[in-house]
Amino acid sequence: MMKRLIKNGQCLIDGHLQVCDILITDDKISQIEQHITADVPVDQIIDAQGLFVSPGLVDLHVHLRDPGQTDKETVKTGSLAAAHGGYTTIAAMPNVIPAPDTPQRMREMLALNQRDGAVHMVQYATITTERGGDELVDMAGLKAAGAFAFSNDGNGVQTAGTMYQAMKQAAKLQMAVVAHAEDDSLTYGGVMHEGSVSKRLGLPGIPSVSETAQVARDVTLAAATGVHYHVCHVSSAATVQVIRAAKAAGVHVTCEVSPHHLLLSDEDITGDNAMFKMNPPLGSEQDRQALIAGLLDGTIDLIATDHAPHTDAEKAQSMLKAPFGITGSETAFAMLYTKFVKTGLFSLAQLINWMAVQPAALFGLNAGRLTEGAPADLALFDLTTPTTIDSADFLSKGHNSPFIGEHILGKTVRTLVAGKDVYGSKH
Ligand SMILES: NC(=O)N[C@@H](CC(=O)O)C(=O)O
Ligand SMILES: [Zn+2]
Ligand SMILES: [Zn+2]
Repeated sequence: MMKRLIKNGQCLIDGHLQVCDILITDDKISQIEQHITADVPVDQIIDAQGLFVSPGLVDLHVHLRDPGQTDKETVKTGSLAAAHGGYTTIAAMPNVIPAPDTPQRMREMLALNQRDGAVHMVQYATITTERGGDELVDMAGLKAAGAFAFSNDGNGVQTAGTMYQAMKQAAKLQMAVVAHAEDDSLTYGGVMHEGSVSKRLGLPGIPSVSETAQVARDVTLAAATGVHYHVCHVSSAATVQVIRAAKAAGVHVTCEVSPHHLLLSDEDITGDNAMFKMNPPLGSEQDRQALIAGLLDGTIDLIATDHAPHTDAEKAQSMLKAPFGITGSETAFAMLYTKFVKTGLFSLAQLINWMAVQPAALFGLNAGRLTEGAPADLALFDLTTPTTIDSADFLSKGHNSPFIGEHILGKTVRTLVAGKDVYGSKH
C-alpha cells in the first residue's frame, strides 16, 4: 500500500477555504481532516502550504486530433495539457480521422486513449457515419463498445429527421446526445459573429440564429423523445433564453459554455486575427453578459473548454482561411479565477461546481469531488503568486490561444490522477 499525505492545503469545505490534510491510499482519498497525524508512516508528504487543493477538474469537451491530425495534437500531448490545466477527467470529441463511428473503431480509439492518456478519459462516438449526412451509427453497438455519449461536434446535425431518430435511439439506450448546434443554411461562409464589429472589419459574419434555430428545433425533439440533450458551447443570449424556457418546461436539457465566450466578445476583435476565430464565434457584449447571467441562474450547467488545437502555420493565416478553434485546457482555470473569482463575480465554490462537480454529476462520472473514498484525482493551484500565460509552458502542441500574455493568478502547481503525479512533481 502506497500512502501519501497532502499537508496544510486549503480545501473548499461548505463553500469556504479551510486548512486541510488529505491522506491518499493507493488510488483513493482515504481521509480528509483539518490535521492528520499519521499513526501509520506515510511514503511521502506533499507540502501544500498556501495552495488551493481542488477536486481534479472535469472537461466534457476537448479535441485531441489523434488519430489523423497528430501535427495539431496527440492523445499524449492533449491529455498532458489537460493535466497542466488541473483537469483529471476529459471527454474527447470524435472529430478525428477515422472517427469512432463503429464499435470496432471505438474499441481502437479507447485502446489508444488508454495507452497514451495521462488523465482519465471518456470518448464520444459520432451520431452519424463520419459525422455527416443522415446515416445513424450503430448506437447500441457503440454503447456496448464503451462510448460515453454521442456527438457530431464540429458540425450540426442538419436534418430534423436524423436528429429525431438519433434522440429516440439514444433515449432507449439511456445515452446523451451532445450537440454542436449550427444550421449550415444560416452561416453564409462567415468567420466571426455577424454584427457591427464584423461590418466594421469587413469580415463575413455568422448570424447567431444559426445556433439558436437549431437549439430551438432540438429542445422540441428532446421533449418528444425524453432524451438527455446537452448543448455544446452555447454562445448567444437568444440560445440561453431557449434553453431557459425548455428547462422550465421540464425538458431534459443541459448545456455548457466555453471560457472564451465568458471572457471575450466580438469587441475584443480589433483586426483580422485568427486567434479570435472559433466556432461558435465570440458573440456581442450582450451575449457575453447573458452567458454569465445564465450560469448564475443555473440555465447554463457547466464550463467546458472546447480545447481545439491547430498548427501555428494554420492559425497565422487570415481569419478568412484559418480553421476555427482555440486551445483552452491550460488557461481555463487561471483565466476564470482571475477574471471572475478575484473580481468577486463568482465564488470559488461556484467555479469549482461548474468546472468539476456538475460535469461529473450530470454525466454520471465518478469524479469531481473531494471526499473520502473518492478517486485521488486532485489539482493544487497557487491562487496568490501572479504569473503570465506563456506558450512556452504549454504541453499542448497548439499555441492558438488569445490568452497568451495575460497576467493571471491560479497557476497549476501539481495534478494527481488516481493518486499518481501527472503534472508538477518535477516542475
Ligand atoms: N470549436 C471550434 O472552433 N473548433 C472545433 C470544432 C467544434 O468544437 O465545433 C475543432 O475541432 O477545431
Ligand atoms: Zn462544436
Ligand atoms: Zn468542439
